[in-house]
Amino acid sequence: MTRAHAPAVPPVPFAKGHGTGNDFVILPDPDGALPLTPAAVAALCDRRFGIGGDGLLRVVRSAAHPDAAGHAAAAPWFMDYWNADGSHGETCGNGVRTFVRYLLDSGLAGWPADGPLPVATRAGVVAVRADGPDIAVDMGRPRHLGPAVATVPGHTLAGTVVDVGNPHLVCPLPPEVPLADLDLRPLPGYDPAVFPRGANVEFLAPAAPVPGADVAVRMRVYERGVGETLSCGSGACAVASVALAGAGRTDGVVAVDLPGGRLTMTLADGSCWMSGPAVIVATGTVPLPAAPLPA
Ligand SMILES: N[C@H](CCC[C@H](N)C(=O)O)C(=O)O
Repeated sequence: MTRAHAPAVPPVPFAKGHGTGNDFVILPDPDGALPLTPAAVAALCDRRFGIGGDGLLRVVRSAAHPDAAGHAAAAPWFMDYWNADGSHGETCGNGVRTFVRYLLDSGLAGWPADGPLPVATRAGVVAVRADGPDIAVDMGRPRHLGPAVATVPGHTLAGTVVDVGNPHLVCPLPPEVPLADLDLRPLPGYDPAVFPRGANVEFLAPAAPVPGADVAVRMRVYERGVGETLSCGSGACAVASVALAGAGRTDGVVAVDLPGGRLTMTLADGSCWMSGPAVIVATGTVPLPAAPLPA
């Protein structure tokens, strides 16, 4: 059976970048003119038939996008974030750092002389600043919303519902459950009544002490709309807040080791500054897929 294949849109510029191995297709589209659809995003993020990525960042002026027009005065640029499955996420911590790295490298923006660079997201405007060779984002203090349970093959694990602008379920592992042993291939189970919009599910365990950090943890994550990723910035914020609570603290510095690298969280005064690397690895042009994914 032949599948209807509409003609592809002429090639458009793209970049590929990542933050601690959480990787993104970046589409510059200042005027919001590209006909992005969930199917096109999924095709671009497909690791065999497309460029490949955990998500897609459209680089669009806030004034040119209905989801960010209200932020135009506060933040000229909107990170239009899409998960690899074509769904939207309200925010993306690694994505914001990668987005800003692209703005800087492409000359679309520079560091303001008088303070942080504001970036609009669907979860609101975040402040971004340079941190040596890295980039730091204030994701806002994660909000703990009560207990919940996650199930993965062979384990039922208690956790905490955490709002970072997007939804998280953070499960500290009991000592007898090694982080490396968790099977995160299937979507972890959780109560859909608690997470009507789905959830990013994180699992954490203690790590060896890190100089300069009050708490050090290791984590893995199953991301909503993606699957297991090497890193999740908003998830690391959620994990850091739960790890501090477990140490009887609300503020402090938390070193979070993820499979893709380390993120350093500083929670204080209602902020959660997440600091880490952001790299642009390639640029090019790509036809916007108008055809559905291959069967
Ligand atoms: N999958 C997430 C969005 C991306 C989060 C993650 N990549 C990050 O760095 O925060 C969600 O649907 O809420």
